[in-house]
Amino acid sequence: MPGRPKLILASGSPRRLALLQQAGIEPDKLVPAEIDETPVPRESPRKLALRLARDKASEATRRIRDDEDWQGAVLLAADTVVCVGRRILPKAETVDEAAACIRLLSGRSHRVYTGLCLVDQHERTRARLVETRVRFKRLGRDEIDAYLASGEWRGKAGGYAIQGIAGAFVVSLIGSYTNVVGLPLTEAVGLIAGTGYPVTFGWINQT
Ligand SMILES: Cc1cn([C@H]2C[C@H](O)[C@@H](COP(=O)(O)OP(=O)(O)OP(=O)(O)O)O2)c(=O)[nH]c1=O
Repeated sequence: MPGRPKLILASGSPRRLALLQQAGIEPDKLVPAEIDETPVPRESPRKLALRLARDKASEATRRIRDDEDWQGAVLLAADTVVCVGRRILPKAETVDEAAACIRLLSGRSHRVYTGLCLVDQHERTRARLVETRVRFKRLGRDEIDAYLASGEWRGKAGGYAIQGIAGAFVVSLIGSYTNVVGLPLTEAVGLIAGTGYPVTFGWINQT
């Protein structure tokens, strides 16, 4: 469409890209941000998710600012944090981390926060925080072992992916499902639409 702003997704997450595409929005460019995601001492999960979304947005903007792709573009970044109370669960990279997460989540409620940060054509930023409450059934040892063997937890906040096998662990969910997968679509599409980007354009003739 002529004249529409370009959309840059500051993410290397295939889930975030797939969610945007599901909503009929095709980013023009992917610029994954590389930042330190370590929480600062006593940082709350909400503050962490928002801070990391802002950090990802500013790091990606800094890298792309001198490219011609940045002219008239808008950029979106996100960060997802899973927590039990104030305890922040890691993005599981080892089976031991994933095992600790899954054992903790078994039979309990937890919260998932995604921070969103949008940088518009004038380099103004807008941020949102979205919360979802998820309850897991109590998991047996065999289920936990089989889940760990599946490897689906790798690179996922809280050591699980609701869009896979772990969807069968969820007894209840209050709030946005897409938030748990990594990009709350209502809020992300709203932020993008607020820049003048024609979000409904991609809906025409979608099957
Ligand atoms: C809880 C949960 C998380 N996740 C994923 C979403 C995110 O990709 C990841 C959380 O890590 P993030 O640091 O939010 O994102 P990322 O490093 O994967 O990608 P990028 O920073 O480049 O955008 O966990 C799921 O896919 N399903 C789930 O159910």
